[in-house]
Amino acid sequence: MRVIRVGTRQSALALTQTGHVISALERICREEGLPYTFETHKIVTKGDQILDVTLSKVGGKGLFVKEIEQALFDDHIDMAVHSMKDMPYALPEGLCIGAVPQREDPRDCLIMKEGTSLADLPKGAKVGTSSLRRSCQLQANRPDLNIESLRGNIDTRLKKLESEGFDAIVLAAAGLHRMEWQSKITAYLPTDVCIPAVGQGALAIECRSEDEDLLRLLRHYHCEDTSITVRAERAFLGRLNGGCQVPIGAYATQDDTGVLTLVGLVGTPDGEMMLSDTLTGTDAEALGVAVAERLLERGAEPILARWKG
Ligand SMILES: NCc1[nH]cc(CCC(=O)O)c1CC(=O)O
Repeated sequence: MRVIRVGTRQSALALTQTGHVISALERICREEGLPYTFETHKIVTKGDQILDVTLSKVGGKGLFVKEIEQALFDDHIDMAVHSMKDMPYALPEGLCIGAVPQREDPRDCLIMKEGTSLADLPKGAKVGTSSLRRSCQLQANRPDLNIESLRGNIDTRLKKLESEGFDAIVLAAAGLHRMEWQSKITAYLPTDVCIPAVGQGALAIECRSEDEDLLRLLRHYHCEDTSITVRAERAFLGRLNGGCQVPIGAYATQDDTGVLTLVGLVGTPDGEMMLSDTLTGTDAEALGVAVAERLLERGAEPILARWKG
C-alpha cells in the first residue's frame, strides 16, 4: 500500500477541491483494485500571505503554486491539486501535470444584492473584482459601473459583498459550484460577454515527472477533452507571455468531430481597448499561438507592454 501525500493550499475552496480529487482517486483505486491511500498536506503559499494586497501590484507569476512545487521537489508531498488558472504557463523542469480532470463550469458569475442580471445593476453601481480581465469586460459592457478592488478567498469575498457595500461581485462559477454555494449565484455571464480566464474551471494535478507509478494511476483520472481545450488556452497565454496582472482571457471548446474553437482576449482594465479574435483548428498548441498572433498583429503588443513590469 502506498500513501500518496497530496499538497494543497489551505483555503476553503482549495481544501474542498482537493477532497473531491481524493474521493475520485479513491473510487478509481477501488474500481481498479489499486493499492493507494491518500493524505492531505496543507501548504501556505506567498499568494495566501498577500491576499490583502492587490496582486496585480505585487506581480509575479505562480504566487499560489511555488511553495507547493518546492514541496514536490523536496519530497514532502507526491502530488498537488491546483486551480488550473493559477498555474503559470511554464512548469519547472522535473514536474509535470499528471492529470487534468473534467472541467467544471468555466463561466464567471454575478452575485448581486438585488436584481437578476447585469442589466439590472443601477447606473454607477459598485461592483467588486480585482481581476483586470473581469473589469475590462464589465466596463466595456457597462462603462458606468464603478469597479472596486475585492481581494481574498471566495468566502471572504462573499462576506465583503455584505460588509463593504457592493451592489455586486464577480466570481468564477466553478468555485461556487464546488463549494455547493450555487444558490448564491444571481446570474451567469455568458462566455461571449465575459471571456473566462485561461483554464478557469479546470484543475491541474501536478507531480514529479519521474513518478511513473503515480502517473499511471493519474491517467485513469485524466480528461483528454478538458486537457486539449486547456492546452489551446495555455498556448495562447504562453505566446502572449501573460501573467495574472494582464487583462487576458481565452476560452476553447471542442465539437464532436474534434475541431477546436478558441476565442482569445486582450484588453485594458478600463475596457476602452478590447481586442478579441476567434479561430478554429485541430492542433491545440498551434491554435493558441495563431489566435495570440492575430491579436498581436491587431495591436495587442502595446496593451501587454503597459501591464508588464
Ligand atoms: N483567482 C482565484 C481563483 N482561482 C481559482 C478559482 C476558482 C475557479 C476555478 O477553478 O477556475 C478562483 C476564485 C475566483 O476566481 O472566483
